Amino acid sequence: MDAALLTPTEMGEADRLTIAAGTPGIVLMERAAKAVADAVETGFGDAARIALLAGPGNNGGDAYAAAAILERHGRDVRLFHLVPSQELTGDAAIAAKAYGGQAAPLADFQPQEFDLVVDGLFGAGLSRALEGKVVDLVDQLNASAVPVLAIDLPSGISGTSGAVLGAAIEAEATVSFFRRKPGHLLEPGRSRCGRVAIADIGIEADVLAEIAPTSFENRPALWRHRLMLPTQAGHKYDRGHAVVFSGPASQTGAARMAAMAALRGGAGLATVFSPASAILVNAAHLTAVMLKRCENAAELETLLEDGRMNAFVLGPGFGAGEGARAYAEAVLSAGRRLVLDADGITAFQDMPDALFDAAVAAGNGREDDGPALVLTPHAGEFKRLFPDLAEAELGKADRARKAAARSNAVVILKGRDTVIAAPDGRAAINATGTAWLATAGSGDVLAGLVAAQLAQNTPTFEAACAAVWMHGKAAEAFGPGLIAEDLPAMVPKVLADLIAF
Ligand SMILES: NC(=O)C1=CN([C@@H]2O[C@H](COP(=O)(O)OP(=O)(O)OC[C@H]3O[C@@H](n4cnc5c(N)ncnc54)[C@H](OP(=O)(O)O)[C@@H]3O)[C@@H](O)[C@H]2O)[C@@H](O)CC1
Ligand SMILES: [K+]
Repeated sequence: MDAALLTPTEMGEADRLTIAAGTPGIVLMERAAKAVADAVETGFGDAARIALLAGPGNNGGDAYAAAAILERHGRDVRLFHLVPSQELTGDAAIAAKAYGGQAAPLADFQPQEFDLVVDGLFGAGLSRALEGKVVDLVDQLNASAVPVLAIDLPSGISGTSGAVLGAAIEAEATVSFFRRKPGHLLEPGRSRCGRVAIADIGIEADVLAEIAPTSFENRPALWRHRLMLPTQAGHKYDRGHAVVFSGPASQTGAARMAAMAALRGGAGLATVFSPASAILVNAAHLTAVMLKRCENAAELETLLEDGRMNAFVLGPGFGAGEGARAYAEAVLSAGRRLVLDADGITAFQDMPDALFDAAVAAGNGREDDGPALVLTPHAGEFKRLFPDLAEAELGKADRARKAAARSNAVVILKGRDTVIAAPDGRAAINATGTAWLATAGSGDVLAGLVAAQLAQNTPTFEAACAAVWMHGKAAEAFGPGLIAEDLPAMVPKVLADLIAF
C-alpha cells in the first residue's frame, strides 16, 4: 500500500478514521501546519516577507495554523483571508482564533509585496470551478515572479483528476499529507504542483485496508513482488518466447525494435513474424532475434501450434488493413496474451466490439494472469476505440479505467502522465520518463517491454506497469538526445537497479 494514492474523498475518510481512533482533528491540522512551516524553513529560508492565503475550509485552517508557527519563529508573516474568520467553522475556526497576528481581506493582497506566498485557499475540498475575483487573483499571482508554496494542492487543481477548475495556482512546491492524490501526478496538476513533499501527520497506514484505494503511483512497490526475474537455474524457455509481427518491406524497423526490447526486457527468445516480402529486409538486420515467415492467417494457425510462443505484439509498423484483425483474433483465441499497439488498434476502429469480444473470450479462465489483451493507445488511438470515453468529462485515470472495463483489457493510456488501468478498477499513474521519450519508435519499444514481462509470466496489469516504469527509467538513464533505438540498450541498467532494489 506504499504506492497508494488517495482521492480527496478517500483522504477525508482517512482523516475521519484517524479522528475516530482518538486523534482530534485540530491535532492533525497542527501537524499539517508544522509540515508547512518546515517546508518554508527548508525550501524558502531566505524569504523575508511571507503572505499566507486562507480559504473558507480546513485548507485555510492549515494556513492560519502555519502562520502562527512561522510568527513564533520570528518570521514576517501576513495572512489574507477569503472570508472573515468569524465565518469559519470547526478546526479552521479554532486555528483562526489561535492566530493573533496580522490579517487582512484577500482584496488587499498584492503579490509583489512578498517574497513567498503560501497558498491555503482550497485543497481537498475544492468542489467547483474557481470564479470571479479569485480567478483574477490567481492570474495576478501566476503572472508575478513570486514563488508559491501550496498547502495540499495548488488551489484550483482537482485532487481527483489533476484538472484545472476555472483557474489554478502555479506552485513552486507543494506540501501534502499522508499519501499523494491522483491530482499530484496527473497533468496538468503535476506541473502545477512543482516539487511535492508528503508529510507524515500521524495517520496510520492501516486505515488503507478499510479505504481500499484503487489508484496507485506506478512504483516498484506496486508490482516488484509479481515480477518473474530470471533465476540462475532457469532455461531460456522458462523465460518465454515473445513474437512481434512485422509490417511490409518498407516499414520493418518498428517490429525489430519491439522484438529487441522484448529480449532486453528478459524474454528468453524473441521472433519476428514477417510477411514473405519483408523476409530479406528483416534477415539483413536480425541477429539475436529470430525470424519466421508468416504470410497469412492460415500460416499463423500453424505457427501458433508451438505453444512456447506465449506473448505477442501486433501493431508497430504493421500497416493498415484487415490483416491485423484476423491476426489479433487468432492470437487471442489461441489463448496467448497480446499487446495491441498503433496500427493494430486502428484496425479495429470500425468494429471495436469484435476486439472486446475476443478479449472477453480469451480472458476466461485466466484469473491468475489477468486479461489476455493489453492496449497501448496514445490519446488519438484511444479515441478510435473509445470515442465516447475520449469526449466524456472524465479524468485520465477514470477514462482509462472505463476503457479497461469495457474492453476486458489492460489499457496503457500513454502521455507524460501515462495511466495503466485494469478491468477490475485498479489504475496506476506513471511518473518516470523524460520529455525525450516523445520520439519516433518509443511506443514500439514500450510494446516490446510489455511483451517481455508477459513472456515471463508476469500477470498482465503488473507486466504493463513494470514495462511503463522501466521505459521511463531507461529514458532517464540515457538523458538528452534519446532516440528509440537507445532505449533497449538502457534496459540492463534499469533491471540491475530493480534487482538490487
Ligand atoms: N484530510 C486530512 O487528513 C487533513 C486535511 N487537512 C486540510 O484540510 C483540507 C481539506 O479541508 P476541507 O475539506 O475543509 O476543504 P478545503 O479545501 O479547505 O475547501 C473547502 C471549502 O472551500 C469551498 N469551496 C470549494 N470549492 C470552491 C470554489 N470553487 N470557490 C469557492 N469556494 C469553494 C467549500 O465550500 P462549499 O463547497 O462547502 O460550498 C468549503 O467552504 C486539506 O486540503 C488539508 O489542507 C489538514 O488540516 C490535516 C488533515
Ligand atoms: K491550496
